[in-house]
Amino acid sequence: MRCAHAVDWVRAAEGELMARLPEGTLMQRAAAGLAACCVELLVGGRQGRVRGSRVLVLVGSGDNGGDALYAAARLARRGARVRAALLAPPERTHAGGLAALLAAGGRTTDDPAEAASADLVLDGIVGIGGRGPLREAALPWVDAAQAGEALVVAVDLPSGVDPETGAVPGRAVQADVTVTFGTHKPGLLVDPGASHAGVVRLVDIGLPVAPEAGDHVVEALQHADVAALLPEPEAESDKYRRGVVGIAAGSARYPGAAVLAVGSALRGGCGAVRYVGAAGADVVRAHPEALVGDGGPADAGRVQAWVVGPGLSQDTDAERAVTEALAAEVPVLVDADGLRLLARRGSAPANALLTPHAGEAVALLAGVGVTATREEVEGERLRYARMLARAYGCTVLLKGSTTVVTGPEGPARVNPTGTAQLATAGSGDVLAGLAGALLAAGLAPRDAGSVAAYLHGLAGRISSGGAPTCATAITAALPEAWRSVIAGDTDDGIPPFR
Ligand SMILES: NC(=O)C1=CN([C@@H]2O[C@H](COP(=O)(O)OP(=O)(O)OC[C@H]3O[C@@H](n4cnc5c(N)ncnc54)[C@H](OP(=O)(O)O)[C@@H]3O)[C@@H](O)[C@H]2O)[C@@H](O)CC1
Ligand SMILES: Nc1ncnc2c1ncn2[C@@H]1O[C@H](COP(=O)(O)OP(=O)(O)O)[C@@H](O)[C@H]1O
Ligand SMILES: [K+]
Repeated sequence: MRCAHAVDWVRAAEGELMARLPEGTLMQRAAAGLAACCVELLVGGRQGRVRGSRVLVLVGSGDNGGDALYAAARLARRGARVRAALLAPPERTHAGGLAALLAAGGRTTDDPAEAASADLVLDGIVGIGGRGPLREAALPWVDAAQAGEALVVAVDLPSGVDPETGAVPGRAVQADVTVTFGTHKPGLLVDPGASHAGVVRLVDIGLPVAPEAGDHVVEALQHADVAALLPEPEAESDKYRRGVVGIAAGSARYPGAAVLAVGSALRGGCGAVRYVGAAGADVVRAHPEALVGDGGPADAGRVQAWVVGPGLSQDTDAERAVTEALAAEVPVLVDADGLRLLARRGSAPANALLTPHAGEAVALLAGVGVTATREEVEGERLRYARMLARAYGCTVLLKGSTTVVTGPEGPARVNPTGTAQLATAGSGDVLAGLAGALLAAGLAPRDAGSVAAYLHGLAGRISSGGAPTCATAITAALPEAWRSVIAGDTDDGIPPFR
């Protein structure tokens, strides 16, 4: 599991550690890790070596600039041609770092063309002390760097990305690699910030960051975590013991949503799928193994979890389905039209899992008296997902480029496997059916939501392989995604990012 900690925690933990270590130790650890990563990138890059490579360092007013300068000094000592652009006045530039760079043969520069011709640009403009977008002085340098061929390496965080939220309020550095220190920062794991970070590398500087300590605010599951949560049939399992999921979805107008949700639920690890709604004939035709009933959730047999909402429309039958599913006293996943109906109530049972996209989140927020736009929700996903979880008193899975799953308390989970190829009609119905099956199999709402998002993202990648995919193909790829998780396919358990 990858964890991210809040900035205040990082500063406090660093403070405690620094009090026990000789002065400057942490910064030297950070700089050494950063330099090692740059060496690797330069050796693997177009020059094939460090000696003679052109490195430009963008240096802001704080310790982030200090890290960058000390790392650059290490590169200069190995023969790189290093130039430093000092963006803050001399009295606010890290003196020790600058002295080290100059002593190692580096020079300062005022010419942004240096950024355009560099092999590697280090962004040491601002780190966890950063607020707001890039400032004026940085823009010509960042523009030149991004237009050139250089690999852009962000120090701790891409400058312009909010460390706590991942919000990008204006211009920000677009990094190829981010080398972060001690722990991940929330803004590196959540879009839009995550999209600016490129590949994230973590340098251990000795902070006490074990997940078991529970000090983190954001976590991202990896293969091993998901494998440990997946339901598995036992010797004495039968279809009822494995859990039955009820699906109240689809309408005369949108029968496909029912077919898709049932299809993914059948691949979601529970024992049986019961369907109620107007699309029974289509569901049976597509999935003969589904148990199809007339009437609403109250008339269906026993289930261990409900999924209500995909393609349901908002008529009186739909309203009845939502009311009955919410009254069933089993975990209930509410999606799509179900969410619009739920917004009128302004609350949900504690064991509910709400799965809005940003537009539906806006409607849910309105239901509890909060006005926000879609863009605002997408700009600060952690904040709005948490706000919804608290207001409705249940677990919320906010869909989008970074899917966030959170309850009212505890760390938020962010999904690392997403791909924009998932943005295709019906893909949300697939997610709903899958998460519902996992709920019925006994996973808690937070686990069901985050495991479903993880598998859904992997299945999106597998079915796409770079080409457009569709909801049916994503469903078909779910078993392969599941197998890849239990096989621990990737070396360190992290699927490749974007
Ligand atoms: N503590 C430790 O032990 C360790 C810390 N480490 C490193 O230190 C980093 C944190 O350093 P830090 O606290 O000095 O803050 P930092 O991010 O450099 O910002 C400095 C100043 O920039 C300014 N500023 C704000 N926003 C801005 C913007 N958008 N654009 C431009 N400028 C902006 C603002 O000052 P202002 O100009 O607003 O007065 C702010 O005070 C951390 O990320 C890690 O790299 C590692 O070495 C490990 C050990
Ligand atoms: N840009 C994106 N990057 C990653 N995943 C995305 C992106 N856009 C949408 N998705 C995912 O695709 C799915 C779309 O769901 P939804 O909006 O409910 O679509 P539909 O209603 O058509 O089924 C969600 O799982 C969402 O997280
Ligand atoms: K930075």
